[in-house]
Amino acid sequence: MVVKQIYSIIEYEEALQTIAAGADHLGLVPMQHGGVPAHRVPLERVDKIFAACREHGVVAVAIMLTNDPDEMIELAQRVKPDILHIAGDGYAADEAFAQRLKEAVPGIKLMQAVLVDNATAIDRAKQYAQYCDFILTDSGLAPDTGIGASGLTHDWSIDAAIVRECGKPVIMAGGLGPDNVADAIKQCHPYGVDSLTKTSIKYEGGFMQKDIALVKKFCEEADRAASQLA
Ligand SMILES: O=C(O)c1ccccc1NCC(=O)[C@H](O)[C@H](O)COP(=O)(O)O
Repeated sequence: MVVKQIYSIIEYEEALQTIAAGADHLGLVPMQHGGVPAHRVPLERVDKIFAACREHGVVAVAIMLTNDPDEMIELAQRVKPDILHIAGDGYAADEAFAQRLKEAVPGIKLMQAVLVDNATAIDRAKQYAQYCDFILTDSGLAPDTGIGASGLTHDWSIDAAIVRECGKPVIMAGGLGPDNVADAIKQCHPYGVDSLTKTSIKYEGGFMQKDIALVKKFCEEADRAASQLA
């Protein structure tokens, strides 16, 4: 079994279709100071999408692209995701933040993005794994928009080492799509795989929507690879 995490959900109908296509985790950007403006979701719509996740047994993930920990805690209290994903360009979770978050929102899990730029990512992942529940390995770091959403792959031998050594569930991201997700799973044995760019249709101005046929293919390819491993 491998978890399929799909970003970046913007519309309610799109959320329902992505769930029906096989996603296990739905990720979105709640309205905040950070991230691609066109991807930010108004909080009332986040409530509706997360309620649909709960109804269908899908894990609701909220990404934090702000660099302000107070704003992250406030947003977590407001939208109550199952997982808070931190990926800003200037702030990473530390032990004190993890403790504060869990006191503020009991039961919430914390996921820290690790920029896989070179082998030092392994030590960073091991450090975060001491107090985070999930590690997300990703590519691309942009000012203001944070780690990820680049559509680029990176050196998967580093992800494989992180999976082996960090001791926490690892979700692989960065340029994954129906064409390469099976290879990623076979090479790295992650807990989960994530896709944004290669399962979306992108429009001018940063707008995008999920390509549901590609989401379905991504989930099928991931499941097939995981069942072959099992
Ligand atoms: O979801 C977003 O809009 C977003 C914006 C900026 C940085 C990260 C973002 N999402 C986080 C994710 O986990 C992506 O799914 C992940 O980076 C994979 O992206 P891609 O390489 O485009 O598949």
